[in-house]
Amino acid sequence: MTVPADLATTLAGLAARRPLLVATDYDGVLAPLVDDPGAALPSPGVAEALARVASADGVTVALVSGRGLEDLRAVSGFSGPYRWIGSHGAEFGGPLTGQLAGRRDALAGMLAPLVAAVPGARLEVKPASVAVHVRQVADPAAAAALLASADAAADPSLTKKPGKAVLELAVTDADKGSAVTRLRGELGAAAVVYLGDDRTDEDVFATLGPDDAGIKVGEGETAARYRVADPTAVVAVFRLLGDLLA
Ligand SMILES: O=P(O)(O)OC[C@H]1O[C@H](O[C@H]2O[C@H](CO)[C@@H](O)[C@H](O)[C@H]2O)[C@H](O)[C@@H](O)[C@@H]1O
Repeated sequence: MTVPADLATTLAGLAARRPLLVATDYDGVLAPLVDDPGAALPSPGVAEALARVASADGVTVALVSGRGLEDLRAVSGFSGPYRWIGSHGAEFGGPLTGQLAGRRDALAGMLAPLVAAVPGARLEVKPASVAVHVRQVADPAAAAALLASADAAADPSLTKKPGKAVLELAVTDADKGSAVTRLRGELGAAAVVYLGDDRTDEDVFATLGPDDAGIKVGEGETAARYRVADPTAVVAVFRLLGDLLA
């Protein structure tokens, strides 16, 4: 698997910049999408490739996920010296400690009967949001109807985050773009590399400037300047970056 030539050239230039922030989404990028969110294991070789990038002087690797932080740590099994950002940015400096639990649980209680009525649908309760998953709903019309009814049931104070076979309703207005901008500022980063595959990652791509590299993984409209096919190609990107930084 090779990295597209234009992206390889850009990464070669970025490898000389310091401080350098290399930030990445998890599901669909570091781990292939699967039916069960609890079974989304990292692609073979990606943990090693990421750790090598993070070992370079002046380089910070950040994991920026819609998952709750504890879930992200558990499912990835990663233990490198990373910055961990969960819940689409609501968990920036560490895990949330239950302060949003009341509103979130009320939301989960409201959505539970809608989800229970659709075979294959799944409700995921996260630190700052509730996600309605339809990946395993066999009937596409039933899946679309469930997502529409969850959307309609959401009051205006909630933040809607549509994703891949999922609609998430969040009790904060955090987004990945603001989180990466905050981290860039903290680090004084000269440049940012960001990889993402989903609609919530577009919030990050929209913040990137000409000296940064946004890399969309997979198909779909995007504001990212570069694109790679899938999580296997992502491993090649991190291996190349590790070589360039060595
Ligand atoms: O920001 P990410 O790290 O990409 O997390 C986004 C959501 O990922 C998970 O759901 C997605 O992946 C699942 C496992 O492959 C898949 O079954 C589901 O259809 C996808 O939407 C996770 O469950 C969510 O909490 C994350 O927000």
